[in-house]
Amino acid sequence: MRVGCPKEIKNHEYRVGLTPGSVREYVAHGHEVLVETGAGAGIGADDNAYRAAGATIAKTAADVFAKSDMIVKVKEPQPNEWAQLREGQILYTYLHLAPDPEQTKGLLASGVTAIAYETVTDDRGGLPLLAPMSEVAGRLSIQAGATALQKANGGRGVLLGGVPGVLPGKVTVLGGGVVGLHAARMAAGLGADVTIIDRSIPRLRQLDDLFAGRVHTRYSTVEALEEECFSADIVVGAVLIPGAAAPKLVSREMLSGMKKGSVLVDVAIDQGGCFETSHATTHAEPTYEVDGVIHYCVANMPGAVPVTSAHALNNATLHYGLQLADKGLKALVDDHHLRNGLNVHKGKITNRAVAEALGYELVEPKAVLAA
Ligand SMILES: NC(=O)C1=CN([C@@H]2O[C@H](COP(=O)(O)OP(=O)(O)OC[C@H]3O[C@@H](n4cnc5c(N)ncnc54)[C@H](O)[C@@H]3O)[C@@H](O)[C@H]2O)C=CC1
Ligand SMILES: CC(=O)C(=O)O
Ligand SMILES: [Mg+2]
Repeated sequence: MRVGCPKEIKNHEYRVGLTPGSVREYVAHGHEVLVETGAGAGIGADDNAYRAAGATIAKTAADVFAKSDMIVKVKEPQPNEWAQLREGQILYTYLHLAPDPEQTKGLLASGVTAIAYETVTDDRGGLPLLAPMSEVAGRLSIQAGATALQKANGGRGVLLGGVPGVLPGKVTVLGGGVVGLHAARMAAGLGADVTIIDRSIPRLRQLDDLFAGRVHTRYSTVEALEEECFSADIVVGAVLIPGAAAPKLVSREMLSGMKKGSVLVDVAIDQGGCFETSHATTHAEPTYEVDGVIHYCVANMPGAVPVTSAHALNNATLHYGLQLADKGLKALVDDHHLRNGLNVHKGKITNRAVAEALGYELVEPKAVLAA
């Protein structure tokens, strides 16, 4: 198969779908790899590094889209990218379709077979291709929140760790999954007073064990949300219902109860966000203010640390990428975890949460692959 990797074009997105190390693996499996010139510049991998790994360098993205059987990317395709996709081609990347009706229409119209990293599953109930970027975004959320909390950046001017004789800042984390765990670790490491809220009691038990009293846990009720958000300096939004639009846990009305200059970091923004007042921002202009509360809502946070992120992402995506290259659609038939990643195929929606969120008919992946 010919596998193509275009340069990412989203605002300040420096990750790349295939590192030179991954290219070597595809080539070793007998595949041709076509990489757009400059695709790896953000991680310090120049065209020669890709040539040395066995890739052919394409002069334009159009060349990559036109000539490849499978496109491996990082971010959801942008409008001029989805216009270049076609039936019979596989797209392997993050999609986040539930909050994005326009992209969904574009992918359906193209006829492409689109596999979303974020809905591929594993035997332990996890999302193995989302997890590494959730680790990065969770850790980054505290750096971003702490920076926004500084007075010159519009924040209330609190140092998260405090100092001897002065209390630390307070961080509330909504959702104790992968993002939440890593946010809590960073916040606790800086000396902040940290509380994680989740609706899964087994998960709260695990977190309580793990942090051994260093982090507080609370079951998710409106009362708990209000108390923990009203007293927080930073609230990290990290809830997820896989594939679906994020539940809005913090309403506009609740903002009036929050401290002026406190910071909301809505990591869940790629699924639409869990604060009513969130809208996606970019690394170029990451924050805005509503009712005195600073909002940070960057939908591609890991793009800010591409050297770490691209390698972590490739570690996770390589296995299934090779299966797809080796077997084509049969890889989806053979493995139900990879099949859970199938969101769109030949103009049909094949993911239940996406179909429900956007009002499309669901066509079961097994049925559509057999057709
Ligand atoms: N903005 C960005 O750059 C990035 C965003 N993300 C996003 O971050 C979000 C979280 O991802 P993960 O931590 O990997 O998900 P996860 O599935 O590991 O954790 C989600 C947690 O939310 C909890 N939850 C769900 N509904 C809840 C509710 N109503 N109240 C309290 N807790 C609730 C679940 O029990 C679970 O523990 C996702 O939307 C993901 O796409 C991930 C990476 C990068
Ligand atoms: C998960 C995701 O959307 C990202 O890493 O940008
Ligand atoms: Mg995202």
